[in-house]
Amino acid sequence: MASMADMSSSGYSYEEIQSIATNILTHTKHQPKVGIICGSGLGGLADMVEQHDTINYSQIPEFPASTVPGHEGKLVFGLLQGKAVVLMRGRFHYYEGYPMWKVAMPVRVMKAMGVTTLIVTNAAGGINPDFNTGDIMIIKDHIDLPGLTGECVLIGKNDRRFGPRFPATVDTYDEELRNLAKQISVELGYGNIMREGVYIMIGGPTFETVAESRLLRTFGADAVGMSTVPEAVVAKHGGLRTFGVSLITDMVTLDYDKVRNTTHEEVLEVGRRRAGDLQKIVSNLVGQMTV
Ligand SMILES: O=P(O)(O)O[C@@H]1C[C@H](O)[C@@H](CO)O1
Ligand code: HPA
Repeated sequence: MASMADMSSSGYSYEEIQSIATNILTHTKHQPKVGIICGSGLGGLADMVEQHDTINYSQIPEFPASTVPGHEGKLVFGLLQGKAVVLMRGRFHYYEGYPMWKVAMPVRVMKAMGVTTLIVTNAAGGINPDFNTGDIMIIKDHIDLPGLTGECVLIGKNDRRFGPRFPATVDTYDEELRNLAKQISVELGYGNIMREGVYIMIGGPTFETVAESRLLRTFGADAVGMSTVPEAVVAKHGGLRTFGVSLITDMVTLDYDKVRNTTHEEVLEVGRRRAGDLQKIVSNLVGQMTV
C-alpha cells in the first residue's frame, strides 16, 4: 500500500480501499446496503442486529483504532429489521490525532462493500435555547467549521472514482429520509422530543467556552459536536444517501451567570438513558426505508 505514508494526500488510494473492503467481507456472510456509524454511547443499536458477525477493528489491516470511551471499536454485520446492515460501533475523531481523511475513510470502505445509504448518529450539545437535554435532532444541514477554515476532509489529490473535485453539499441530508424519520418519531410517540436543525462540527476535544457557544449560535447552529461532518461529506462526495441524527446530551452555556462544566461522563450517561429511544427510531427507519 504505497501511499499509506503520504499523510498530506487524500488518503488511501481507490485500489487500497477496495482491498480493505474485500478483506472485511471475507469475515461475514452479509452484503450490507445500509451503513450505520454509532456516536458516543450509542453503540447499543448493534444489539438489535440479528444473525450478526462481529469484527474488531484490530483484525482489519489498515483500520484505525478507537480510543474514546463509548466507542468499542467493532464492525457489526447483520440484519436490522430484515435489512442487511453494517454498524461501526465506534467512530474516529479528528481530536484523536487522525487526519481528516482517516476519520472518514470507513465511509469509502462501506461504499466499496456495496453500501448505498449511510446513517450517522452522534452525541451533541444543544445550542438552540428551545432544545432540552435528551431531545433528538434530525440533522437538516451542517456547518463544516474545520472545512471552512482549511481542514475539509476532501483536501488533497482527488481521484474521480471517489467523486468529483468540487462536490455540491447543499442537499447532504436526504429529505425523504428526514421526512420518514419525523413520521416514525410521531408514530412512536416521540413527537415532543423530536427536533430538526443544523449541526456544527468543531475540532474538539475541548468543549466550548461561553463566547464560543455564543459565536456558534450566531452562525445559525442548533447543536454542536466533534464528528459526523467529515463522514457525511465523504458520503455525499461518493453519491451515498445520508441520514444524520444527534442526541442532545447537554446544553451549552450561553450565559456567564449559569456556567457549568460539560463532561464526557455526562454525555455517556444521557446516552445510556436515551439511546433506546434513538435506537427505536433508527431501526424503524431502516425497516421502512427503500434500499
Ligand atoms: O462520536 P460523537 O460525535 O457522538 O462523540 C461526541 C463528541 C465527542 O467525541 C464526545 C464528547 O463527549 O462525544
Ligand atoms: N460540545 C461538543 N461536542 C459535544 C457536546 C458539546 O457540548 N456534547 C456532546 N458532544
